[in-house]
Amino acid sequence: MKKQLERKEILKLYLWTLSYFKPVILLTLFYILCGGIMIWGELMIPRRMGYVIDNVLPLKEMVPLRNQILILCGIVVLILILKAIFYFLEQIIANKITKNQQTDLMVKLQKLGFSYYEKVPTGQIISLFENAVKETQQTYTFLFPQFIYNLAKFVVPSIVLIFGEPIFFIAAMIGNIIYVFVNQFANKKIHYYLGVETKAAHASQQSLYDAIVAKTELKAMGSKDWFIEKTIEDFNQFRIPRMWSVFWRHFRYTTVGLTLTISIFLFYFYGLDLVKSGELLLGEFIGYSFLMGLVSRGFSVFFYIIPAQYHALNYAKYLHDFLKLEPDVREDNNCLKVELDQFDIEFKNVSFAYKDSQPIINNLSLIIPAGKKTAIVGESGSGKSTLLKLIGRFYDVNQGQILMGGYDIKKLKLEHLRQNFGYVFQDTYLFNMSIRDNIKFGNPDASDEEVIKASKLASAHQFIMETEDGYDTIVGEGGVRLSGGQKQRISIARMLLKKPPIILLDEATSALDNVTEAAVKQSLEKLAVNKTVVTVAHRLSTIMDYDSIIVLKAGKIVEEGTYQSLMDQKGLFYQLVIRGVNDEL
Ligand SMILES: Nc1ncnc2c1ncn2[C@@H]1O[C@H](COP(=O)(O)OP(=O)(O)OP(=O)(O)O)[C@@H](O)[C@H]1O
Repeated sequence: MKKQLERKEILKLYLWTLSYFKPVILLTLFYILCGGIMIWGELMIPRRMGYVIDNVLPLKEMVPLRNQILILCGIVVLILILKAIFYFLEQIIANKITKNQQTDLMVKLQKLGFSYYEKVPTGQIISLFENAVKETQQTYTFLFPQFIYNLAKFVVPSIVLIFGEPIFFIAAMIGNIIYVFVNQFANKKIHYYLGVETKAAHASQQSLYDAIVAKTELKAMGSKDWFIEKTIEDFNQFRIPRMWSVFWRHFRYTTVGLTLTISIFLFYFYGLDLVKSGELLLGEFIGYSFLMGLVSRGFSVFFYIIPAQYHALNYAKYLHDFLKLEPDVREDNNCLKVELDQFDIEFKNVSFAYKDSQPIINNLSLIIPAGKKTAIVGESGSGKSTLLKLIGRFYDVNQGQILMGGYDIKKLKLEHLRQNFGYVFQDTYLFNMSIRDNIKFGNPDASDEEVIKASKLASAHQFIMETEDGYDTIVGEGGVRLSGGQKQRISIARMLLKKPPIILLDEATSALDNVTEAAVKQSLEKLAVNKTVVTVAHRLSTIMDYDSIIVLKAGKIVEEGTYQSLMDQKGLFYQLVIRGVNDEL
């Protein structure tokens, strides 16, 4: 039962893998045509040679012999030209398919919600793009074309042998059948070790990723040696099964030679007897010997191609499963294609919990008016950042509704919804590109002048000009060459360049010193006129002039008002302010 199910899965996966040929079907058909003519040519050569030996040579005349040699040379040249076209087409098809597959993966990667990245380690995602695509690619560059090519190269001469001299076919098949048994045994071993190898490859890749990403922690904690040992152990887990899978593949390869010898021996034993008794002409015998070679070798090639295909399918499964993942946050099929012109935000009895966790937001109702500045404050873990993420639909609410400009955000096209936001997070990721490109990411059409203007407003221009190449300075992976405060200012410039009607700031200035923070705040204030601003703030002195302050506790609003009114209440907000002042002292 289990085996049956596995087979079904293999077939399904194989068909899925082959479905990538669809967009390049015309090229593929041309490719198959070239292959077909090549095989026809390869089969013509032995037949023609047999004809020359039996019918032309005995004439002892130069002209017919020369004509035959010219025909043979013509066939060989045709095969060579077709071979060049064949391999060129193979590369074009494979490249196009790989490009399509990588595009599908990238699109899916973008569509998947935060919850996917929280669940799946980054190393595993990188491995998917690296290993899984590369190994699956083998199907297009080599395995499938070779399978079809060799199938034709086996079936056509087999038919000629069966109808011409069936005993020769039986001789070829005896060697092949012995090979099947030996191969089956070797294959079981290979499948087993390949399965272990695939899993171990992912684990070792993850270890390598951890070693690179956590380099600071490893050095700081003095656990470098422990980690090296662990990583080497992970790599060994990969190496040993790989060694065994290679051994069994070589073992199988050796048995090809052995079984081929058995078939050839039987062929000569019986064939030479036929020639001696005059039942077979020498030329025919030589022609058959070519076909024998094709039937014997052609057959064994499958036993190389099939396990290699199985190996590639192991990886294709990762791609298939990944591409079939459903994002948590999905666009409604009948979503409204409206461009918003009202930017008030309303939470209506919203409840939310991260997967497998306690409720974080509890039946919360709130109106954030358009064009006003609203701050969200509360103790650590009270759900402030979560609230911002819900506004941007990074997660979907479990209960209730979030409305924007009167529309349920679930009903809006994601692109239309998110184009209205400018986010600045506490942790900013910068791409390993120039500072200019990192800022332009907010609005790729912006001019250099606009980039500089946004940088000046974000108090970033001065430090950018002090870097080695100014706006062309490459910031390193994640922006490692910049300080936390510098990264934050670039992120603010990026957001300012986008000129969104809604600005969401999640402790956006937490890494700045007081003077820079005041300058950035001033710029933001100038720009934020008539914009909806929602700020998660820890430094409560920065939100004194806000229109409204929401105080959260365990995902519920416990206080709401202006800075002064909340201070007068002497409730939780008041305590937070006093605690904050004490902490700063
Ligand atoms: N992706 C996640 N998966 C599971 N739980 C999460 C996730 N993100 C946050 N949480 C949990 O949700 C709760 C609220 O987190 P959130 O980041 O919204 O709080 P916060 O008020 O912004 O905290 P802080 O002030 O410390 O930034 C916390 O208990 C946190 O552990």
